[in-house]
Amino acid sequence: MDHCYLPANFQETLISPLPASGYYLPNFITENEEAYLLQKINSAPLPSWKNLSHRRLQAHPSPLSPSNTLLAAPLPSWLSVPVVPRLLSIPVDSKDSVFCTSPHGAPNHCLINEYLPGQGIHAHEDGDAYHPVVATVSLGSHIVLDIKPKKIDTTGENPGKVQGWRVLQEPRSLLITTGELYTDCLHGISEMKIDDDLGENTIANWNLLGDRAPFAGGQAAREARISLTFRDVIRVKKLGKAFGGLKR
Ligand SMILES: O=C(O)CCC(=O)C(=O)O
Ligand SMILES: [Fe+2]
Repeated sequence: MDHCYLPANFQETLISPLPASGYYLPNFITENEEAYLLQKINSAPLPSWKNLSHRRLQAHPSPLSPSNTLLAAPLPSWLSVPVVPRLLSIPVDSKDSVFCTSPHGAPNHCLINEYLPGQGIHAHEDGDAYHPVVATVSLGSHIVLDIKPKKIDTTGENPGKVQGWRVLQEPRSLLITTGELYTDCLHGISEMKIDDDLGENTIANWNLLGDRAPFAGGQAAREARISLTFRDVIRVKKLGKAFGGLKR
């Protein structure tokens, strides 16, 4: 079976335990599309990858400049065609799409991260270079994203205790983080080879998973996982302008 599932309204995919504005959609791309994307990514020449200590990444169409500016260029079509039109076709509340209020109305940038089992990314926020929406498509393996608020709550029943959430991302799923989840929370991936303590009470999107069976025993060994993180970079410069204009 090779099909993708699109909801009539994104509200159906809201991860309700999160502090608003996290959406999870399993089977967003098909197995054929996943295989095609993995083949394209894995056959990229080695210099396309930037090696970091605990993962490696590709930036498309190019890395941002030190002033967080993107040189205007389209996303490569092998990357945008299976994802972007579908992403923009899902209505969110009464709006057309989750990118409809972003400066360019669509993602113009994609960071591709690769994590081998045992690799992860420290807790961080994505910052103000981007409009506050990230659309992440997972390929190859599940992973657990850890989310926690930036500010520690000093009131309530357990003052000082940080309440966090775990989001299980299945291969071929889509995760959207926006709103408070983007602006007020940190996200990271722990450096584990096996995710454990998986279940209804510990995974915020448990009820939205496409197939709980692989995780029903509470544990799942990670394999190589690739994430496609689509965003709208706010500052874009045309090449002509960057070089003071090329017209004579
Ligand atoms: O791989 C992921 O799902 C998260 C990546 C991430 O947080 C980032 O690229 O900023
Ligand atoms: Fe991030």
